[in-house]
Amino acid sequence: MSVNRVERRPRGELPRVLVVDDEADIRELLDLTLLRMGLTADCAGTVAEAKGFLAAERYQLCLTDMRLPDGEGIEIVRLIGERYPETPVAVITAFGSTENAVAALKAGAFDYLAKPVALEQLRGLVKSALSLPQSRQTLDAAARSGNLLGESPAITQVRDMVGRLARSQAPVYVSGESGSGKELAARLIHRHSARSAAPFVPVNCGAIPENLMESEFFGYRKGAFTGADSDREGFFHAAHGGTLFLDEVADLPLLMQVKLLRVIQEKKVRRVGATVEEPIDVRIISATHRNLKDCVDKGAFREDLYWRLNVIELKMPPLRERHEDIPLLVAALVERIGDGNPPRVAPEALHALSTYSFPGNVRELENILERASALCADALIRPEDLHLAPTGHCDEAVEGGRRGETLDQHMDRVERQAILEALAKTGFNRTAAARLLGVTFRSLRYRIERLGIEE
Ligand SMILES: Nc1ncnc2c1ncn2[C@@H]1O[C@H](COP(=O)(O)OP(=O)(O)OP(=O)(O)O)[C@@H](O)[C@H]1O
Repeated sequence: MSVNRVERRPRGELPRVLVVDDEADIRELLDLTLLRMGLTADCAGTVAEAKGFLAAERYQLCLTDMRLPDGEGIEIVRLIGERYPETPVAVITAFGSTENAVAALKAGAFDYLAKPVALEQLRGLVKSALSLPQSRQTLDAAARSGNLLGESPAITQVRDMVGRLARSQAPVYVSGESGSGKELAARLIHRHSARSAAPFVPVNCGAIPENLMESEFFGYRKGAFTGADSDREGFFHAAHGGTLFLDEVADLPLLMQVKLLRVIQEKKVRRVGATVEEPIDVRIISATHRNLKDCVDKGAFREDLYWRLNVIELKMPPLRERHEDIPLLVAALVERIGDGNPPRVAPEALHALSTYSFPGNVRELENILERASALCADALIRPEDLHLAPTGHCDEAVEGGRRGETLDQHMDRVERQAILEALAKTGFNRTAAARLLGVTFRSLRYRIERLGIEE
């Protein structure tokens, strides 16, 4: 097969795919497979030819090899990202070249295929790419309706990134403080991705007892252990075709991290008690409020798994860095809480919220408003209804320092602030706050009493 423009077939409204590969037999294989799927393909053998096709046509998908005679496939990925962002592009990488695949995903590739190309995988990839919504414009509106609210530059950037990530199959690591919207962002990525018809399965990795982890994640066969009286599917099976959201991923024990890495690499799962592995197609989005890189440095998280999960990082900004969004969030949350009959918010209360540091982020704002709505008089939320932790104000937090107090007073103030922040973060749940602070429940209770903290 020659690789010039003459090769283009006449086509009606068939979806078009641009194939870029310098090997004639691979071009032919791809061309034929796409034709059988009811698609039409243009084939290019070089970066220059691909550029020519792209300038002349709109494509529903581009499949490109990574090594081309006059350049790298990644150039095409970048060019498409800049000039033709509606076209998903997938790269074909040499066998075992994970780094290339990761580089392409980071540069904006939708997905990758490893050589030798497995036709089943190719068909799956093509179907996913063609089921993507054609316009990215729709996502911003959709993200707003999905409640990722805010007009600040920081949250606008997050929405934009969510839009781009929804058009990719890359693993995403969502970082950010507790309550900053990590799960909300992960749900949005899934909802606007080619996987949206399949389930989004959220898993709190910190909440599963260690001895049950393997069977919960991978399922088990009847008779695998006492009590296994029938076959059961795990989280991976439940998320097949969809997205598995690994929340608090830093809490996974090391042994489980090894098993997870294997599943991600092999794209296969073996149930507990089974002899064969089953192929599994799952996109992984992970998150933790901790600094995952720190966990790697301390040896608590495997570096190889870290790089597998953190192909692209989405950073959720803390609420205190986007104070301008508070009025909008307050209005939307009060409306939701009030369910048709929302209380009003006094300007002084809004001012108090606008200068508060929100250690528990949007979740804390929700809790504060829910409590205030229930307790306020005359359906008007006043500053005293908010019960803001007094030391949680920004100016005070920034000021820090000793201010002429004795060492004991200083220590008490620091302790008090840490406790108040932990209580606020956990919606005043003492057990959870104690866990967050790394002290026992009894120790926390004693400190609360000693410092005269009122909840
Ligand atoms: N930008 C936002 N607009 C509206 N609501 C938001 C926004 N961000 C977060 N929320 C709301 O705040 C709450 C906490 O969000 P979410 O559970 O996504 O946070 P998280 O970062 O995953 O928390 P954690 O670290 O504790 O798991 C949810 O009820 C969510 O709907």
